[in-house]
Amino acid sequence: MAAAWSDSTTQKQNRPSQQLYVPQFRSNPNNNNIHPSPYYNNNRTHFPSNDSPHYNTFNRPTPRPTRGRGGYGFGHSPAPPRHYSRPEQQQPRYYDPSQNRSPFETNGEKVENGVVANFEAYESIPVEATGENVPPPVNLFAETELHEDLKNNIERCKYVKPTPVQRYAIPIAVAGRDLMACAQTGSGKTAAFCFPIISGIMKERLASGLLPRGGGVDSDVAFPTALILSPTRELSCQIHAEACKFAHQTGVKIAVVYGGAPIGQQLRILERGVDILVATPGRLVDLIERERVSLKKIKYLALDEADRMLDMGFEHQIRNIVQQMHMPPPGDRQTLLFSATFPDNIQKLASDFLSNYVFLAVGRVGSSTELIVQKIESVQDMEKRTRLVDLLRRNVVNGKLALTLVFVETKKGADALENWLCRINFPAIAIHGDKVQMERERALRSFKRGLTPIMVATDVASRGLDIPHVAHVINFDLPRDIDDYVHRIGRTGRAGQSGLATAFFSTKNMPMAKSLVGLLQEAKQEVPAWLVQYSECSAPGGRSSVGSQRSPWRGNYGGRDFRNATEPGMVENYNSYNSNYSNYGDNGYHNVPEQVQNYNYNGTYNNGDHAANSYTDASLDVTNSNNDCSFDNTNTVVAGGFNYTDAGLLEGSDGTNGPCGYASVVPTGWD
Ligand SMILES: Nc1ncnc2c1ncn2[C@@H]1O[C@H](COP(=O)(O)OP(=O)(O)OP(=O)(O)O)[C@@H](O)[C@H]1O
Repeated sequence: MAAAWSDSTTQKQNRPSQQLYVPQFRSNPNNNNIHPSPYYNNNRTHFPSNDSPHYNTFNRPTPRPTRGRGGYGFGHSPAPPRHYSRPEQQQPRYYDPSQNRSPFETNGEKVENGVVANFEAYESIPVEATGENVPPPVNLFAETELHEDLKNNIERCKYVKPTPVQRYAIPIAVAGRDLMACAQTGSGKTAAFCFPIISGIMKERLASGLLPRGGGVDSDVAFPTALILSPTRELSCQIHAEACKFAHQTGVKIAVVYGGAPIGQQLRILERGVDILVATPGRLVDLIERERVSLKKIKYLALDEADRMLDMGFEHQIRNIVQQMHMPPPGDRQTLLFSATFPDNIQKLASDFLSNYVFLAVGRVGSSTELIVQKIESVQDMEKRTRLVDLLRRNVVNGKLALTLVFVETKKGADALENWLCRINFPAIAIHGDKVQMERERALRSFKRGLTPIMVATDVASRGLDIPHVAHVINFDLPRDIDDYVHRIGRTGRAGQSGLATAFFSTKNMPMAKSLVGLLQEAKQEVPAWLVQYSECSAPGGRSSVGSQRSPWRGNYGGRDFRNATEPGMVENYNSYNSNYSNYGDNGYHNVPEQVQNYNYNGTYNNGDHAANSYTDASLDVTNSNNDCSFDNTNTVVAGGFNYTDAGLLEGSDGTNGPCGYASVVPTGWD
């Protein structure tokens, strides 16, 4: 007989506990809110000291001549010897229902490693819920009208209390209302949209007298009742795993489809029927075009990372899916939009998809959690690597390295940094949109398990990923968008745990200075005096959920429903946001030619991850194949007034051309 979840959890708790590492920044004995740490086996590696013969920043290794697709074992030249085990032999962590395991067997790390979600930390955050007749919040899951079987599963997940976003969002969604919800990273948004959908499907089935065995399918076409869209493959897999856990033994069938994975396998799963389809947009469009999925019976639509899904890279495709592919219109379906950031212009766009919706903001829209200690270091570009090593060395205690996520701007940069770190014996692995899906998953798995405790990533890993124990996020290259910064640092300090985020700030990040200062002040972080000085003399930049100028925002409180923009005191901000945004349309660098020159000089800044950004400077090298077009689901870059399509990316990573010649089905970093 299969063990009950609670049993398996108990067994895991009885295992000998692992030695915990306390990062230096959290080693205050009075701090009860400490990250348990990643575990790096001292027997398997050593970390270089300054004296180490391996460590010489002036003697850089030649990067491996792969274009990112090779990864370990596939490159044209042998990878340098590594002193740590590789992830090849590891089992997938994602819950795969076909393997018929208890979900807790794959998602038990939180309990196993002693992490207890500490959502009390979010209790004091002010909440704003606006709209007509907003249903009141609940304090306990028991008070919700969720289906009883689902409540049992919630208990098995050891979710004792709803998080603030869940307290408000669940009653609103259960009442059938459309919702646009904004809450800080790591605060439990996934469950907030999954619970009402799963419960709704269970209740409808009960009411219609159908067997609790779900899955709409008719002559090879799947008719899901719910569609959950997310921007990346990894995030879709994660949402799928979570949803499967919540829907365990309820009869609700959940499937995930995403680019870069063999479509045949996904088709076979769809043939068995599906109630909730989790998808990335590109693969979904492909399946709809092949007439293997129909959206005619959709009753629930959820967009996770909704602002990303509706920004310049995805909007066209999402509109196509939601408005042109037979999905019932707003009012006939329920729409739930969630993110930690929600710029006003995106709220406006999103309102097209909603009907009489409630706007919910837990904390201010786009704010970062105070649980993350944020440090900004002034660096010259040339010294970034040395400074990185200093930070990494500080993350090592008793030979164990804390899980560290290092964000860089480009795919080429990610490969180069991974390669270099490995050469100096820091166990690193890169993840970016040029890697084939298998490599991406392997990298993530290896990182999650602490086998490779440093992951070098582009923005492909910046949103939504819930990786337990990430102790330190390092912005080796700062993003150009403050909202991206918020999401990146949000990979640590999750579920009420503390975390550390360090950013390297060089002169080319000047446009971010103002937004950063505002964000740091709001999150009660130390603000370096030099950064304040920069912010005072820098041009506004760094698009954000409240506009590019963070400093004058409205204190520590206030989500912002753009519909209320005519409120006294809000008009000014709102207008100023719009004008700043139009600057951002030119990537915010329109007025700072020296920034552009810098990028050209360094040869590292191309179209970056924001492939759909409009660059007024046509001299930027948008054809450079090293760019991570991660955000560009259509692979179309607008540069210097003409459209550029990266033909090299039109081929699927499995070697097949996208069906029907649709660029939109091409797997990219975000799909
Ligand atoms: N009520 C709860 N009790 C305990 N743990 C919870 C609860 N709700 C969610 N969690 C856990 O909190 C963690 C963060 O949740 P989740 O990934 O949904 O955050 P998020 O708000 O979607 O973050 P992001 O903005 O980065 O996408 C997960 O590990 C999840 O299992």
